[in-house]
Amino acid sequence: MNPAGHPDVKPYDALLVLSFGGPEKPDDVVPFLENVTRGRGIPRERLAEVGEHYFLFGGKSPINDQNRALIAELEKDFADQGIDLPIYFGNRNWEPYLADTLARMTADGVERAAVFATSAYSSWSSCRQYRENLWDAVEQTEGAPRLDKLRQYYNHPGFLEPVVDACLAALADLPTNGDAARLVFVTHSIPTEMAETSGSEDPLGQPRPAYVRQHRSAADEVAARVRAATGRAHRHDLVYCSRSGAPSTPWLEPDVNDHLEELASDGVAQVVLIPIGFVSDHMEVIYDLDTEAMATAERLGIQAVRAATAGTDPRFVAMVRDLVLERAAAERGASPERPAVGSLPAGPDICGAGCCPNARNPQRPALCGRDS
Ligand SMILES: CC1=C(CCC(=O)O)c2cc3nc(cc4[nH]c(cc5[nH]c(cc1n2)c(C)c5CCC(=O)O)c(CCC(=O)O)c4C)C(CCC(=O)O)=C3C
Ligand SMILES: [Fe+2]
Repeated sequence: MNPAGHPDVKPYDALLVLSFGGPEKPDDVVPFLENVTRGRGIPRERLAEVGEHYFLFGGKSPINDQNRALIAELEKDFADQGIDLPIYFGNRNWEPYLADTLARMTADGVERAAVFATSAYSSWSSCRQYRENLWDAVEQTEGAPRLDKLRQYYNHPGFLEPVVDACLAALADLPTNGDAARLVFVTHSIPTEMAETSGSEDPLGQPRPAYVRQHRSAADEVAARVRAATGRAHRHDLVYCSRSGAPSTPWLEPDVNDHLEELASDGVAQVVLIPIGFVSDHMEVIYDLDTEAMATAERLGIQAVRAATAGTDPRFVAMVRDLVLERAAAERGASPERPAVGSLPAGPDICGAGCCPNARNPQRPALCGRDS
């Protein structure tokens, strides 16, 4: 508490919400895809295909609106809690671009900001790439504020509790309350090499291979809580969506569609799809799951329901606030509680040395690491 009796956010004077970004209209789609895949060696056919996913939804991703909605809820929450902290929004791949936002924060006199990224897990794609972009933005902004990226939150109760309730709601939408349903947890596939090198060998970092380990911990915890609530032991699996890259490069498998085939041949008739790797219903969720995987399930005669993502659930909003307060306390030299559920402890505030390396450009600097 500060002298006014409000939660103490010192040393921070702003919060930056950092996200992926997405196109807002059809003309944005191609330049957005170029931003995302620059230098990444993604085959042209894959890009054309992903472009079609966006055009199917009018050339607009819902991700920016979802982030603006989260920020609006956070602003209300901060006001209710007496927290006086402006919130800024910056994206890696689309407007508002991170660099422009950082320039605005600098002009507004922000000196030190906490950074909440809308990506909960460790890997180059889901963490270090964000940190590289933070480095670049700070490099090109004279007098930029100091930025502290908040810890990974895949095992924070504020992220997982909404997912548990979403699973229970999805089960209730199935005939016979989904008593025979398989819980299919889905996340973004990444190249197996990226998965194996996620995390670091630094004892103060996240142990390797962090990406799959963290997802398993989250999925197991949600499944255990669903079991406690229903009194039924649903079997559960962790599978992948949105595979990209060259066909010759191995990526994490099984793909959700192949897995549904497998389940159908085993006689599974009910499935709950749980997008455990994502925090809002963006394109991977509304296309890869709601459109493609749902069509696969229907063709196979499987009754499938998709569980909601954390989105703007009040517990998720409160989690962001708690992560800011936790980190602020730690930066003031206190030892705050670090809530974490499941088999893994709360992650470190600062990424381990050599964490989640960039395979194509190992020397590329990144902010907010022990080796930064
Ligand atoms: C781990 C992970 C997350 C989760 C963590 C996080 O949230 O960050 C994520 C999220 C997202 N990915 C998104 C979109 C895209 N990702 C692509 C490509 C890729 N993603 C990768 C990984 C991830 N991606 C990888 C290894 C590639 C291959 C290229 C490379 O090696 O870098 C491509 C290019 C086309 C293609 O290759 O499929 C697009 C368009 C959107 C926006 C959605 C919207 O618009 O609503 C979001 C939230
Ligand atoms: Fe992606």
